[in-house]
Formats: sequence, C-alpha cells, structure tokens
Amino acid sequence: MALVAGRKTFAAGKTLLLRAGVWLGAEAAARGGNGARRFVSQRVLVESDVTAGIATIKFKNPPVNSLSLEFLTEFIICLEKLENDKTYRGLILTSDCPGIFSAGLDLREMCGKNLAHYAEYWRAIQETWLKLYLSNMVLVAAINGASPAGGCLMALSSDYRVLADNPRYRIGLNETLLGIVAPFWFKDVLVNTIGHRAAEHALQLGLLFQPTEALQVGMVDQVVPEDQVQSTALSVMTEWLAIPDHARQLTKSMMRKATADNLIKQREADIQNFVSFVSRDSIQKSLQVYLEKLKQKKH
Ligand SMILES: CC/C=C\C/C=C/C(=O)SCCNC(=O)CCNC(=O)[C@H](O)C(C)(C)COP(=O)(O)OP(=O)(O)OC[C@H]1O[C@@H](n2cnc3c(N)ncnc32)[C@H](O)[C@@H]1OP(=O)(O)O
Repeated sequence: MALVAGRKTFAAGKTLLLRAGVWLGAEAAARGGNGARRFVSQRVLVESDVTAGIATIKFKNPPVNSLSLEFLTEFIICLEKLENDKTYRGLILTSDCPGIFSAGLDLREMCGKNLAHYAEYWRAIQETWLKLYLSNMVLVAAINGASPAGGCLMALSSDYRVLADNPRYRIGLNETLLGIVAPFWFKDVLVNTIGHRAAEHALQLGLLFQPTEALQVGMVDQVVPEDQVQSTALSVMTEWLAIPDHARQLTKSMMRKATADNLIKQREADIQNFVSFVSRDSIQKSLQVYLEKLKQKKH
C-alpha cells in the first residue's frame, strides 16, 4: 500500500520512486498497546498517537537537518502515508537534532552536480512544499532550533508555528545572503504570512529573525520557553482539532489553493528556471564560497 502511495507521489520522478522503494524496504514499524505507533526510517522519525489522531514527524538528518534528496524522499513518503491514513487529523513537525529545526536546502545538492540532478532535486523540493502546504491535516510546527530558508519555508507552510525562545534560533528567508533569489512561491508564502511590505523588507535583506522579532513581524504565532515547545504545540493542536474537519479543510483550501496553483500551473518552467539559475558559473561560485565560509566558521 505504501509503495502505491509512493508511486502516485513520484509519477514524474523515476529515480525518486526507486529510492522510495529502498527506504520502504528498510522501514520498521512498531505498535504499542496504548495506541502509540512509531515508524522508523533513517532520516525521518514518525511517532503517532492513534487515539488522539496526532502524528509527530521529527527530522533526523544530522548535523543540521539539511533537505538532502534522500531526506526529502523519506519525508514525502511519510507525509503521503499519514495523509492517506484517515486515522491522522493532525501533524506536528519538529526536529530530533538539538538546536536546529532545519538548515534548509542542502547546498551540496546544488553544487557541482549535473543538470538532471538539479531538476530531480527541485522537483522533490516542490513536491515537499505542495504536500505540506495543501495537507488536509492540521500542521503545527514546533520549531526547536534555527530555521533558515527552506527550513523556514517548512514552518511557514504549517498552519501554526510555535518557536522556542532562544536567540540562536533565527528564522527567515536568507537567500540573498547566499547570492541567490528565493523562488516566487517561497515569496508568496512569506507574503501570505507577514504581508507584502514586511516580506519585501525581509527578502531583500535576507533577514533572519530572532524569536521576539519573528513574533512581532508575524512569522511565528507563539514564542515559548524551549522546554514547552512540544507541549504548547500539542495543546494548540487539540484546539484546532476541535473544529469540524470538513469546514476547516475547505477553509484552508480556500485560503491556500491560489498560491499552490500558481506553482502547479508552471511546475516544469519553475524546474527549468531553477536548473538554469543554479548551474550558472556565478551562482555555483557564490554557493561554494558560502559553503566554504560555513566550514571555516569552526576554525
Ligand atoms: C535558486 C534559489 C533556490 C532555492 C532557495 C534556497 C533555499 C535554501 O534553503 S538555501 C540554504 C540556506 N541555508 C542556510 O543559509 C543555512 C546555513 N547553515 C547555517 O547557518 C548553520 O549551519 C546553522 C545555523 C544551520 C547551524 O549552525 P551550527 O550548529 O554552528 O552548524 P555548522 O554551521 O557548523 O554546520 C555543520 C555542518 O553542516 C553543514 N551545513 C550547514 N548548513 C548546510 C546546508 N544548508 N547544506 C549543506 N550543508 C550544510 C556545514 O557546512 C557543516 O559542515 P562540516 O561539518 O562538513 O563543516
């Protein structure tokens, strides 16, 4: 059943389908007698409370939960499985890596690879976002670490964001600092969340907001002490799940469909755009310099 789901997801990406198959073969699932279930894959940990209808996905791709192609492949399959299983009405996204929610796109997937790889990678990024943004489940992001760029996008695609109060946990779309440009649909999601003027300001300067600033600008909905992030996410979830599903889902779709359709109608062009942008010599150079700076930070 899971493989069928995977096939549907990756109809347009044969390599991803193959990778998904490998992952499914390695998957282990355990059921407890108390309604708790736990799916284990290498990079994505899924815990669920069947009785409450709530699943929690923990990103587990150390050191920084970068969105590598392998991570995305596992993540997409998990999302699809949960979406298709009517047991689950709510999903909490959080991290298993201390101090990092997600470092965003994996820069190594965007450097020194061939055009076909860039296209495959970008399709997986698009697919991940569409799955998150259009999910019928209530999505709550329990942001327990830094979340730049693609990490921020995942949080913004949730219905509610709870951020741990730690000044090191900055969140934002910092693409310009890398010498690259946030895709139009990243921008659309940010505009939908914080409004046009604040988004323009944040995007041009590549701002990474500390928790209080993020709350002020509306990028997150709540900032709480670090040890209360999960419990707050759970109580927010309970509140949201009290709303009848059909009414909430139709309302969510009404609010989000136009933004998602904007990408869906030009998905192939968006892939081509990414491929030609990222493969430019100047962009490759910028990304390599940025990666090098990250590596040298330690020394
Ligand atoms: C054309 C436009 C298309 C797309 C839009 C792009 C969207 C993106 O998401 S681009 C990615 C943007 N992400 C970032 O700018 C984050 C960069 N990373 C950091 O700022 C920090 O690593 C951190 C705050 C997330 C964590 O800091 P810290 O705990 O101090 O860890 P390190 O910096 O020492 O990093 C450890 C290790 O991870 C490597 N790394 C970090 N981020 C990435 C990444 N995004 N992709 C790949 N690898 C990453 C870093 O180089 C270190 O590697 P080594 O241990 O080998 O040195």
